[in-house]
Amino acid sequence: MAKPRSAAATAALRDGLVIASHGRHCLVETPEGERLICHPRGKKSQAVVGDRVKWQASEDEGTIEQVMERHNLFYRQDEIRTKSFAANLDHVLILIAAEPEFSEHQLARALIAAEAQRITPIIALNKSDLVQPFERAWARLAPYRRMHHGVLPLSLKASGEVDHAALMKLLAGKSTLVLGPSGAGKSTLINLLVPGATALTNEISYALNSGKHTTTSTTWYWVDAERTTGLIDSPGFQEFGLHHIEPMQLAHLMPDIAEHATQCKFYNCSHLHEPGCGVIAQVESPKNPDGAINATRYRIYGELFAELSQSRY
Ligand SMILES: Nc1nc2c(ncn2[C@@H]2O[C@H](COP(=O)(O)OP(=O)(O)OP(=O)(O)O)[C@@H](O)[C@H]2O)c(=O)[nH]1
Ligand SMILES: [Zn+2]
Repeated sequence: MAKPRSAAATAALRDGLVIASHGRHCLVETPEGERLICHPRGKKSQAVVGDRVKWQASEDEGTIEQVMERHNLFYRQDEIRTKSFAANLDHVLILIAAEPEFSEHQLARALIAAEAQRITPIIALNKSDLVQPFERAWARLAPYRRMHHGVLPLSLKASGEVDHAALMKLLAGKSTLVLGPSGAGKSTLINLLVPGATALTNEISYALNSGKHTTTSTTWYWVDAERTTGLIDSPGFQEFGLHHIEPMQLAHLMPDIAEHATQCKFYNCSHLHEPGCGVIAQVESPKNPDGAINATRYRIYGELFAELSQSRY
């Protein structure tokens, strides 16, 4: 339990932004741009990157007294644990590449998790210089190009300057979490927008781990000196548990399916077998070549529905 604070102590609370975390302690940045390590006072003040907090000085470190209300919290959850990526996001940028081949399941899961928290997802496909693999990946992304804000083609290594401009157009003034499978070019992207990011990460990780070099899980970077554009680097795209989502909620979180779920005969239609289902009627197949819903997307829906139903009991 948090101890009751006296009026004088409450007055001494200062504002901060959590820019990195390791275990239970985090690195907090003050409005003046100073950074210090803070510890949570109790379970309730456990903060994640992107949190706005009230903290109080204690010698050279600080104590987080309060986590301000979050607009959103992007997280994944499996049967055992919940893992928070970051809070108060405007965008989740999912970076995949022509090579290595991306998993559509992983992509679909990350998009659903973003949608569930009403965070705008942006998909970027890197390595357009690898012409044939890129064409194949671009074709696989057809259903995703029609959703959300489309797919942004990138060639981070070959045309950094052009990509820099295209990315900044989308990200300026916003807070964006960058996610992607290993090898897609996440480090390349972050270093393009935040020169020296790698060195900065090492510094932060060193500070947070009392002098030991281990990787910090999630890190916030400022893209501009004015500190208006935030970029958050986080690992953990591989295992994207959606345990926190109700199976019956799933269709609403997949825009291409949601669009046709309004046409179903039954209000509680699962879109798996019901007669008069507006979704099933639109699934593309040899018999229904004009169907608006991509067959792979519908298969992913069915598989996720089964997974989420099973894990509940
Ligand atoms: N052909 C090509 N290669 C690229 C491009 N962008 C990045 N790469 C290469 O792809 C590889 C992976 O890039 P990274 O930025 O290290 O990828 P990452 O996603 O951070 O990967 P991890 O460190 O494994 O998480 C590197 O060898 C890059 O040089 C691109 O636009 N085209
Ligand atoms: Zn239906």
